This record gives sequence, C-alpha cells and structure tokens, in this order.
Amino acid sequence: KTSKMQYYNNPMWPGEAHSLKVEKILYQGKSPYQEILVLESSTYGNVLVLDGIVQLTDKDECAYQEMVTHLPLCSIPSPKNVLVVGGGDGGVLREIARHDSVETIDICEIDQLVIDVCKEFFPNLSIGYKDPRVRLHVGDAVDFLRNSPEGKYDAIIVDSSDPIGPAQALVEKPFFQTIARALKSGGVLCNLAESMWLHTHLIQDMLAICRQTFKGAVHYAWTSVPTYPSGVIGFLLCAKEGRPVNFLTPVNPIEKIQGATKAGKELRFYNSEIHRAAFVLPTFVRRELESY
Ligand SMILES: NCCCN[C@H]1CC[C@H](N)CC1
Repeated sequence: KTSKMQYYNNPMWPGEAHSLKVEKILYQGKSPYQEILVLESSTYGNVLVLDGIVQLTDKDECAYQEMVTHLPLCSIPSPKNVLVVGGGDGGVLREIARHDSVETIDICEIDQLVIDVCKEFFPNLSIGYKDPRVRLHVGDAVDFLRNSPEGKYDAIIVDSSDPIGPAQALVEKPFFQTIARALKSGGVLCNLAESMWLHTHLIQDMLAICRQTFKGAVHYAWTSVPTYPSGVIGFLLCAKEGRPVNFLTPVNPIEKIQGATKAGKELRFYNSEIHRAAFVLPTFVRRELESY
C-alpha cells in the first residue's frame, strides 16, 4: 500500500497530488519503459496512468487531444503529411483523421504495450488506428527522425508523457533540430509544454531552444485539462521558416472540414474561437516569457 507521502514526491509537481475515486483496477502491468495502469474511475471514465502520472481520462481527453492536433493543423492551409511522436493511445490519430487534406499519418510510439492496452480499454481513442492513412512505427522517435528524409512533414505533433522517463530526450535541443530537419519549409511543430503554474523554467528553456531552432513564429498556448497537475497544460507551436504562419488565426478552420465528424465522434472541445483564446496569456506568464 503506497503511503500518502509518496504521492507528494513527483519532482515535476512536488507537494501536490490529485486524487480520483476508483471503482476498479482494470489493468496493471510493466513494459520495458514504464508501469502501466488502467483504472475505472467513478466520475472520469477510464483513466490511463503511466509511472503514476495520469495521461488521459475518457471524460477530459478531448481537451488535450483536440487542441494538440488542431492548433497546428488548422494553422496551415492544407496539411498532407503528418507525424505523431508518442501518442500511442491513438487519440491524436483520431483527431488528425478529421482533416481530409491529410494523405499520410506516421506515428512513432516507443511502447507497444501502451498501444495494446489502449486498444483494449480506450476504444474511443484507439479508433484512430483504423484510419487507412496511419502507418505505425514502434521505436525511439529520436532514431526515427534521424532516419527520416529531410523536409517530409507539413506538421509534427509531439504527444509525449512528461520529460521524466522515456520522454526525457524530447525536450532537448538535438531532438528539436531533428524535428526542424524533418519538417517542410513552413512546416509546423506542436509540442507538449507543461503548466504555466508549475514549469516556468522548463517553458523558458524550451522557448529559447525553439526560437533558435525554428526561424518562423514560436508561440506558447494553453488549455484546461482538469486531471493534469494544476488543471492546465501548455503547447509550444513552432513554424519552420519558408512560409508565413500565423498561429493566432486559423487559416484552415476545422468547422469547415467535412471530416469533422468522420472520426466517429463530433468535436467536443476545439473550435476556432478557443483556438485564438489558447494563445492569450495571463499577465504573469507574459512577463515570465517575454524575453525568451
Ligand atoms: N496522449 C495523452 C496525453 C499525454 N500527454 C501528457 C500526459 C501527462 C501530463 N502530465 C502531460 C501531458
């Protein structure tokens, strides 16, 4: 039985913990990379937990998966080739599938067990794998990107876990450089960028690296996800030079996209107004990020 104190020891959010009432433990296992737990909660549906950290719940996954996907894909006129780094649950694949302009969807997930578990316990997310445009690569994204041809992707979405564990390398400069090389000119990256309440230094470091690596626009955006620490999560939107990209006004509004309902479920969170709102920052965040 884990003592209460252990819950407060995660270095990413020391001294705080989030609790959910659990009806049943649906799965408990360990892959070569992480501990995997699936819980049936009383009020948030099924919950995926990796190394003790909530990755997603049925109730609020729409906020994260829709924003991490449509903030980049609605910012360029007609994305064709898209890469997902991580994202083994399939939720981002489900969201990309709404865009009819997309021709190929590559996904590089390191942990096969996460894929298998999500196919069993999260059918509303793993539905994403059913799209014929999806090509799954199980392995390390650092190697995958190093071997990717230059200038292949219109958009790359890094849907990773927190940078403590298998996703550690995904916030370091060499990784961002391999992403920039794999993007077409004017291509866009959307990267997980943690919480404005908890991770100012990490966000500042990532902003500094991205401004050096991507000569186009670089913006921090955020959204509400109740089951993530501090109840919000951030995204870093980066554009490679070569074409003007204005992240703040969607050029490819999802409401106009026929595929909007194709993914078997209507959008539940994203729309063009919340796209614009995501880039509006509280005053303390503007101050903390302005010189980065
Ligand atoms: N694909 C599910 C979302 C994975 N993203 C992360 C989960 C853990 C959080 N602390 C940060 C986002």
